[in-house]
Amino acid sequence: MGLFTRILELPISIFTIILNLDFTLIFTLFIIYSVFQTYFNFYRKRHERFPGPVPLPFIGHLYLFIGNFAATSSRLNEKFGDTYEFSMFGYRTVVLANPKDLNDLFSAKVDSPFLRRIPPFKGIKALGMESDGLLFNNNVPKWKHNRKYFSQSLSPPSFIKLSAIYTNQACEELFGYWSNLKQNEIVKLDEWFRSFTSDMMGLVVSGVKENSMQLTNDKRVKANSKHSLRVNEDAKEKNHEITSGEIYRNLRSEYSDALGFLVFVPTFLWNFPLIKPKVEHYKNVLKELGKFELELINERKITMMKQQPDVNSVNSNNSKVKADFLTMLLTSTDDADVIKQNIREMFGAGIATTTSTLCAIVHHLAKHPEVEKRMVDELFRVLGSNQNVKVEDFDKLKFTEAVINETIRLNPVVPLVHRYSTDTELEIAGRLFPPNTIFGINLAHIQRNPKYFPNPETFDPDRFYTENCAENCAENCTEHRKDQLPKYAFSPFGQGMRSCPGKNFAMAEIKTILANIYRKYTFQLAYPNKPLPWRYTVVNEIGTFEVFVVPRENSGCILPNSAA
Ligand code: HEM
Repeated sequence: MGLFTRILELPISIFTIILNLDFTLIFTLFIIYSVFQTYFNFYRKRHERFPGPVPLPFIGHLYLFIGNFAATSSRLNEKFGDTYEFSMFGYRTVVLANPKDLNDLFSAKVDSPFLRRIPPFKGIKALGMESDGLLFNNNVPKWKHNRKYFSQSLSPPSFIKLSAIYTNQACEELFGYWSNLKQNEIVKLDEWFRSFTSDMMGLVVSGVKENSMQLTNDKRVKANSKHSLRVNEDAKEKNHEITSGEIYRNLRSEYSDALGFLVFVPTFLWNFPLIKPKVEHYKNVLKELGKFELELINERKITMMKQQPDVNSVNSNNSKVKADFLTMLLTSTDDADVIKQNIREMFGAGIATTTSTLCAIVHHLAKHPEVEKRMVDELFRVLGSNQNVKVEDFDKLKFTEAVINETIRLNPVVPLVHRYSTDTELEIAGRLFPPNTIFGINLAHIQRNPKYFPNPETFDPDRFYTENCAENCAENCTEHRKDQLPKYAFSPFGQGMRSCPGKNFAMAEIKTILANIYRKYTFQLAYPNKPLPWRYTVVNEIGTFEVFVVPRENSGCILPNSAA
């Protein structure tokens, strides 16, 4: 099957690269391929021991794009039922959408056969991710080792406190820039939130100041300035000395591009004329990034040797070593490879997910002012007008939490999660599967299933809000729906051993940002009829999201000068 599948996948792969995710085209290709479905029935014969629905034809490298598109719009599981099949990179891939079938896949047992996510594709090997870090690590003992350090480093109270402080500080910086927004200026909120999270993660992970917000602001000022002033801005840009934080950010951003490129472009194309230079470039990026990270680790080791880290120190101006993620990792291991990959993944997994979720929340709240009012009332009630958000406040912001949950129900940034096993005779959903089958779990579809979420397309945070419920409230109380949900019906962070280790951190961070921002500002959609610009990639990511940033009246705080 290998060569034949590869040949069939080739034109689609090339189209994907050239047209860079043109979804109309991808969908058309998908339909054309579906026409060939009968022709490819031979595939089923090859798996007679494992009968199942006729697999969809060889979508190959496009699977993730189409899969995510389908998952988000819930179409394929609607059409094909709770289970349908693909071939992905030549691997049999089954997509499931019934929570009842997920017990084994989402098992929390340390010896579960489903501790791997996807097979060791060559692109992942080239990035050194197949036996390092977490996301794509297939070496189970090494993954367990890394995961322990990753989770341990995120949990100490001093780290959580420090993250809240850095998030509050980043909000202050953001408000400084926003105080100069012009009235009726259209603001690309996705860019602001991306640079905000990047700066904030830079500090939280390794104390490196990245200046992303500063650069976003410079770009905005330049775009808004008259021609004569733009010359000054150009000169300023030319003379700007690039900081190490900026170099680090650029390398990381190229690393994410490398991830997309090397994983999705089949290895046999890597030596083709137009592709080879790009592959070489990305390999170089990997080397440079590794060097940078090693320097960062060594510098910190030296500082820690001179000065014992004060893991209780949360004062970011304090001269002692900060309790950031790097310090936390170094206090538990000195394996540089483990540390390097863990900090890479903290950035890789933490920026796009949070940015996209924040934009989706703003979108829903702008469309539902009554919900926004309830959330803002709660923020003022719990926090007052000026108070910074503290760790102790997180649990009190129940309605805000319900708003976040309802948003990630409707717009999960990871709509499909995967499990893969090399074991034989796997029984899932009452059927036997061969080893090396990939199982996709269609979270997006499950989370829009009317069986579990009545009127699933409606944005209704009350599904997750239990605060007003009396202790013995009626059985049909809509506010206890979350507790009544079947196991795994709501899993935006995945479940089991391989679920998201950043869940608590992400929730705390998003709450802190919402609490700071919504007490000072409200947002109006620049184009209210436009749907949320959701880009369908490995994870769903927000595209250009334009809004008006409106200072909130009666916020009790000093309002920014909107006319400046
Ligand atoms: C709204 C924010 C986020 C969402 C919705 C989200 C969701 C997810 C999901 C669905 C998975 C796959 C889980 C599975 O396969 O069962 C995952 C994995 C992961 N996430 Fe998150 N995530 C978010 C933020 C973060 C943050 C902030 C971090 C870092 C602190 C992070 C780090 C990771 C890592 C390292 C993995 C791989 C875990 C492993 O393979 O062992 N995530 N995330």
